Amino acid sequence: MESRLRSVTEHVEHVLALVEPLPAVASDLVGADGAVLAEDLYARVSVPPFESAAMDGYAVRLADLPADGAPVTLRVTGDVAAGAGPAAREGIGPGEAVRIMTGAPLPPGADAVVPVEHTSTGRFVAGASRAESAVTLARRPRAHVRAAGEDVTEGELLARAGSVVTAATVGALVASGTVRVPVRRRPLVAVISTGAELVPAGGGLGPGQITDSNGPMLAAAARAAGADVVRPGPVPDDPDALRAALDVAVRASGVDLIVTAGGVSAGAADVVREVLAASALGAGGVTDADVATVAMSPGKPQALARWRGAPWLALPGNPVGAYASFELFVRPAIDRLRGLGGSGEVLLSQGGNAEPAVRAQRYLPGRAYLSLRTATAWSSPAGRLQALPVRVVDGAIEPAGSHHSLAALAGADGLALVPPDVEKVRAGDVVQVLMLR
Ligand SMILES: Nc1nc2c(c(=O)[nH]1)N[C@H]1C(S)=C(S)[C@@H](COP(=O)(O)OP(=O)(O)OC[C@H]3O[C@@H](n4cnc5c(N)ncnc54)[C@H](O)[C@@H]3O)O[C@H]1N2
Ligand code: MOO
Repeated sequence: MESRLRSVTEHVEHVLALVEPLPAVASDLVGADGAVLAEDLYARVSVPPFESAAMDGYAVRLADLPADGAPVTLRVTGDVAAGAGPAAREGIGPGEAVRIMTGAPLPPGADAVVPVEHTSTGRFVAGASRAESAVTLARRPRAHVRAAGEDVTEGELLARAGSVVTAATVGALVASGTVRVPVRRRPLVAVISTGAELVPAGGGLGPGQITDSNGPMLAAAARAAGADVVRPGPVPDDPDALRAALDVAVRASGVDLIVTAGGVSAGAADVVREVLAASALGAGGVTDADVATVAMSPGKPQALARWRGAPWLALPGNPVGAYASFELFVRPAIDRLRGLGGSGEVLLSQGGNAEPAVRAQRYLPGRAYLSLRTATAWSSPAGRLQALPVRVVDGAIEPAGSHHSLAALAGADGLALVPPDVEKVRAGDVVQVLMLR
């Protein structure tokens, strides 16, 4: 008889309790995109630092322009390009105008810019210097002047601790004077496949052998989630070989997280179970071993532990189960190591069996969860959260194939997450979908 199943939410809680955010390191902001900030960051200086022209045209004194919009002819006394220093900013007096380019500092005395296309000049010729000595123009509804600090104000909060440095964050922070940023170190994850039947990719297959697809698949998933990866393995169903691979991961590579796939269920050769069980007898480097039957499908057999202190998530070997386990358990662990409040929080807020299938749309670091309508009906195992590969067709979802099919997963746009208390998904129901692309 099967004992009580652990809910997915509860297992995520155990996973999150196993890992801590990595220490912060100082990094050059240029090139820090993708990293997670360890502190709130504020603008050091205002952008623009000075009052400037928002249009190519003429800097003028509003007092010189009739309020009724009648045209007036002004003397053109100078030329201010973007980047102009103080010498080019003598200022303008009554009846004067200065040719000015977008982004150039407004000359003292000027308080408006009239775009060139609304003046007698009509247009400026690129590369040509000032030809006109007078210009006729009229008051415009807008002043086209950017105030100092209009874009970014000194002291303004630009990015929060726990957020990913994006291209836009880099832009705002660089513009406002930041050079180095405190970010979390990128996690290093070991991915170890187990199974006597496994041959590394590209190797010839003998009778009963298959290619290790979980190793490369989970490594790719870990990299996409923001980690670096080492792969000591695959290892055969031999506890000493697994222990040796775990030692390579922890002692030689110093990994922050170990992920194994396979060997975790009830088979006679299930090597992960064997290593975890030996620890109960006081042998080896395992602590905090926690073998669980989780209420999900696929991906029911799971285990957590530490190997010489390093957190270890043991996933089942079935490839779709391994992948679903990655999204539901490994990604939250990597997010936490990276310092993100992350995908785990959604699952925690899912609240177990009582939650309805309909959920608000939300976006999370790395993955979007969408509530989508189903185009077809399917069944889901009682008492288990179903993670079913689905395609999105015309805004509605349909199964991409069997829940155990790697081909279905490869063609899927997302994993539909059907709550444990739903046994029949009907056409037209709304289901939460973890989007994969
Ligand atoms: N008596 C029971 N048998 C099984 C149970 C159970 O509760 N009682 N659970 C089943 C479920 S559900 C799953 S999932 C699997 C998980 O078993 P393991 O984690 O021990 O995985 P393996 O036995 O090592 O492999 C399962 C399956 O996946 C293939 N596999 C394994 N690793 C890879 C890899 N790296 N690349 C590609 N394919 C891999 C393997 O060949 C097997 O076909 O246990 C059920 N059994
Ligand atoms: O938990 Mo398993 O992945 O259903 O076959």
